[in-house]
Amino acid sequence: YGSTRPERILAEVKRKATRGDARSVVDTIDQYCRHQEWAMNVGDEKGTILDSIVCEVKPRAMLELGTYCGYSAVRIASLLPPNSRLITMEFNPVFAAIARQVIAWAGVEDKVVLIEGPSGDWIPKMKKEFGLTSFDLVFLDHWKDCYLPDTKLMEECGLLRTGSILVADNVICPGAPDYLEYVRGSPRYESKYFRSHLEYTTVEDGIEKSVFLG
Ligand SMILES: O=C(NCCNC(=O)c1cc(-c2ccc(F)cc2)cc(O)c1O)c1cc(O)ncn1
Ligand SMILES: [Mg+2]
Repeated sequence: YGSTRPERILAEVKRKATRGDARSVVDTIDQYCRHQEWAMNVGDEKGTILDSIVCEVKPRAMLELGTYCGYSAVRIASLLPPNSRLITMEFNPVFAAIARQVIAWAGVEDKVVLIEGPSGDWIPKMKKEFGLTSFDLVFLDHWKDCYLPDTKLMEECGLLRTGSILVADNVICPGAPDYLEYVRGSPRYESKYFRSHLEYTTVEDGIEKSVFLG
């Protein structure tokens, strides 16, 4: 039996990263995925753009859709102010099991809540489940054809307030054309594109930052 890519990434983190040191976990994953085997983490280049937005917004309540191995959850959590919480949602139980261990190794488990299941089921329950009013910042990095329906669902469920910010990965590659058209065309959003590259490659990709205007 072979191991899975997420299992190999976790093994590399346990072998090379310093327990409790979020930066070393991030750097270890970037090194491995750049030089050993590619994986769909937001990566170092787009990660720097995400870092700057997290530091600018200083979110008290943040949501990530699409945890994968926990790379961006660790990256984000290491920048969150005290008493802030990142809720990260993963559909795939195999990914979620690995992400929990990566998050624990990085020592950020007290800032991260990982929930498993389909985003469409969870979004309508979040206010009640987590005593939330709204999210200050949402990072969309899950299935690209779910970006738009999940954004509309968050609007309908009152999870976005005036000034809430959506940050979407992969708007060029693999692409989320319907989402882009929506946030760029809607008077309810102020959108900005940050040109970059697909993680660990020279292929064009980018991040779209969209402010909800209410
Ligand atoms: O969310 C789930 N997958 C990850 C979504 N993310 C992506 O698909 C993704 C893909 C790419 C990508 C880019 C170029 C290429 F050639 C191949 C893949 C890059 C990225 O940066 C992503 O974020 C998922 C999985 C599953 O089995 N069940 C429920 N949900
Ligand atoms: Mg991505």
